[in-house]
Amino acid sequence: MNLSRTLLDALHQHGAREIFGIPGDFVLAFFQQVVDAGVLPLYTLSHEPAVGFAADASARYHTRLGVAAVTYGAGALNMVNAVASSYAEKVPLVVISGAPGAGERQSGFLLHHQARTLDSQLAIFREITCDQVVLDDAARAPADIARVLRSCLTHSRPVYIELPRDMVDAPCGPATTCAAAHTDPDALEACVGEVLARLRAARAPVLLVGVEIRRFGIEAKVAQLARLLNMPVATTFMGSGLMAGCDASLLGTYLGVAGPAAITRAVEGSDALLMLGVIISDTNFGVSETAIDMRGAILALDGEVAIAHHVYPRIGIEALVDALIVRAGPLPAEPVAPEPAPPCVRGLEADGAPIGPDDIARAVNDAMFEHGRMPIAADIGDCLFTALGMENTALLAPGYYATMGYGVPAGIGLQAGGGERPLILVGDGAFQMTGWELGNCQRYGWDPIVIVFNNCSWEMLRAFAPQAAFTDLSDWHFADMAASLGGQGYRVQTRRELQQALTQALATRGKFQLIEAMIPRGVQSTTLTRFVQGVRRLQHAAPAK
Ligand SMILES: Cc1ncc(Cc2csc(CCOP(=O)(O)OP(=O)(O)O)c2C)c(N)n1
Ligand SMILES: [Mg+2]
Repeated sequence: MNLSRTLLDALHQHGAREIFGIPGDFVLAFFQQVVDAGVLPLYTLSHEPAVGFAADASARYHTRLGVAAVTYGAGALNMVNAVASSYAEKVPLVVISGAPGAGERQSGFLLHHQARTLDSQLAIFREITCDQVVLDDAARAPADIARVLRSCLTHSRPVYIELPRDMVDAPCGPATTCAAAHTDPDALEACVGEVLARLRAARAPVLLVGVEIRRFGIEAKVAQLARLLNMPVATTFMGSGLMAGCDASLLGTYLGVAGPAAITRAVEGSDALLMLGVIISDTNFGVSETAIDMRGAILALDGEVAIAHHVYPRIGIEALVDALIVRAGPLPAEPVAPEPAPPCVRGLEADGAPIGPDDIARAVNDAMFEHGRMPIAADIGDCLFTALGMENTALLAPGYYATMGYGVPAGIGLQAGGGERPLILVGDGAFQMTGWELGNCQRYGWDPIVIVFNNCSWEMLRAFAPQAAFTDLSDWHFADMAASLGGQGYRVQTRRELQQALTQALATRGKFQLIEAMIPRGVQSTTLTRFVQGVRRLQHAAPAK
């Protein structure tokens, strides 16, 4: 048994099921160990940001560890933005970076790929991971690996493992595991008692759910709790797509002034808002019509439960939900049951009219109604706002950290990890960043359907700065390039052509399908328009500094 095998066995024991990566000389020997061991399949991509996004997406979708393996310096530092996104969005991503061996560290040379010092990379990754280890001692390695992987799962945040290349084949003991943190039963009992008392005394209790209920695999349990309490449920912007397929009275996605008024009234008017796994971010609450009354709010996040102005520490969200389920019963309050969110609009007018983002939502909803739901990976741009008008299905998107470049690698990561065929939504600007990763599909047989919102513009920025001519982009004719990348391309100008291309793409398996939807510059989705109006309104309403 060597250290690489110990690490691979530990990754598998903790739930990882694949590795995404790009090799370099500092990690070549480890990549060979991965291939020889056959414990986890290795998928190589073309640019390290995509490696991080793909591993992130597999972790989100499959609710398990995602693994990204890269070389030291140029590789790992190329992936910083993707790892920062995983940190912000609470994704259990394991970063494995090759590194110089002990001998070369003493060589007296500045080593290639070195930034300031040989430890600069570790220092940088300390800022965007919740735990770190340098595997330079084989005797400690099994315990160190177990500690770091346990941290990754407990906190649902990235961790950093630096693997010096002279340690890859070092004799090493078998992988071990660390026990999960213990929850104090008395503290849990007290916390549950207070939560239920507040919900029972409330006039309008509402359940708002966020990303942690996915990260800890408790969506079905939360749906069960909502039924037991007879509470209406809304998702946050980041949590859109959560509880898809669960049996719960889902109001829809809370978007403040940018979303359906009934949901906004229910969430902002609640005197007992139970927030499970909700990140208190500007994208989730930045467009609130009225400030949410936090004195009545209950927030379970990051391993603690905050109630009004006091906190119960070390109470994991799953332990809380399990204990609530045991003691929950129908609440006395008549749940505020606003009219449910408007159903996702279907019925595309398949005519000769030009295409707008809302037409793409209709076309997708029609397709999902006919062919069944598909998981969606969305990039940042109007495509994400458009996705909010689509069927409630699994939606992967960095809605809070909001980095571009996520969509295509995320769809690849979702399918590589064993997911169904994904639908990828991406703008032309974001496609210019990482869309070329589609060229890797042919090697592995991945066949996502990709809709490129080609408005020849950084339109989301134009929405906030209409006079900014620098948001103009040229027309790259992406569909023409699909075949050379191993896929099939369709360039569509009208709603009829869009529907025909989507029908054809759905019927074609075995290679990626790229639908380049030409959207007139300046035409935005209803949701983005409302979001921008809401932000502007709130900015004007905000008291002058
Ligand atoms: C890595 C990174 N760099 C810049 C930016 C800033 C930005 C946010 S939205 C946007 C324009 C997106 O254009 P695209 O054509 O993809 O989509 P659409 O708006 O529908 O036309 C930019 C440049 C972000 N978020 N991430
Ligand atoms: Mg664009």
